[in-house]
Amino acid sequence: MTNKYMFFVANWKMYGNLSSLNTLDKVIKFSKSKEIKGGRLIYCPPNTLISSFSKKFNNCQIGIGGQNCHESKDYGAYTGHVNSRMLKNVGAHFVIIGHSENREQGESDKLINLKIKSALEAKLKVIFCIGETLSEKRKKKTRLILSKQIKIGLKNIKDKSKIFLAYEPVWAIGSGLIPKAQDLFETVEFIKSKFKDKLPKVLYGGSVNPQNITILRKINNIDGFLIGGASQNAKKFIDIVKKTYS
Ligand SMILES: O=C(CO)COP(=O)(O)O
Repeated sequence: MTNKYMFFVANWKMYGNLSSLNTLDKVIKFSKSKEIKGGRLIYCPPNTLISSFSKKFNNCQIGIGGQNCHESKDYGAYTGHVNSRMLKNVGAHFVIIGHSENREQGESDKLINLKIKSALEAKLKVIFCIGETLSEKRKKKTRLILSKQIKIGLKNIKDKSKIFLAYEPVWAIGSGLIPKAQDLFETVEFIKSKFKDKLPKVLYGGSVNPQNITILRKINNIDGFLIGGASQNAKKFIDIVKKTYS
């Protein structure tokens, strides 16, 4: 049994609408109970819901984040985009940057670096996603890819204390697959070894669910989970937290 302080980040991706707010009552109740132990919950809904989530979570310890942001810290003529200041303004304290679903749309390590810098300037905490594809894994390039993503993504960022790493192997996202426990432990060690001064928090993401959490929770260098599909279901999300601590 652990009482470790762990982060449980719900990434709702492009799901949810105003009626989803009702599903949060259970989670709010849970967040105020003793059952939450050392768990810290953070919701990253689509931008359209950040403000409503923020109001709903007014009286509880649940954090809120965006799922991406534009790299410009200034306002500007960027149709369809939202910057980190705007996220902060509607109640976000976190932002996910570098998710593979955005990297697949052409987001480069360099662009991710600019986004992280602008988010830190806006005083948001960053959940910085890294991870290899299946073909990179097969070619045994995982470490090479992670090193490159970390090196370029965090270039010229001195204070990394507000950055969480989220290791999300692309092949594990939405596939029902998770890495072998030993491999995952070693990869998380490898990621932490890239940081000299203070070790970052490293979350794992990719098909986390109430079943496989009983395996994942035993990997003791992981500091939390970034949860997609299962996080949209309040019962499953709560179950994941409870089982982490059981
Ligand atoms: O991409 C993810 C979280 O950012 C993981 O998604 P799933 O949990 O649906 O595999």
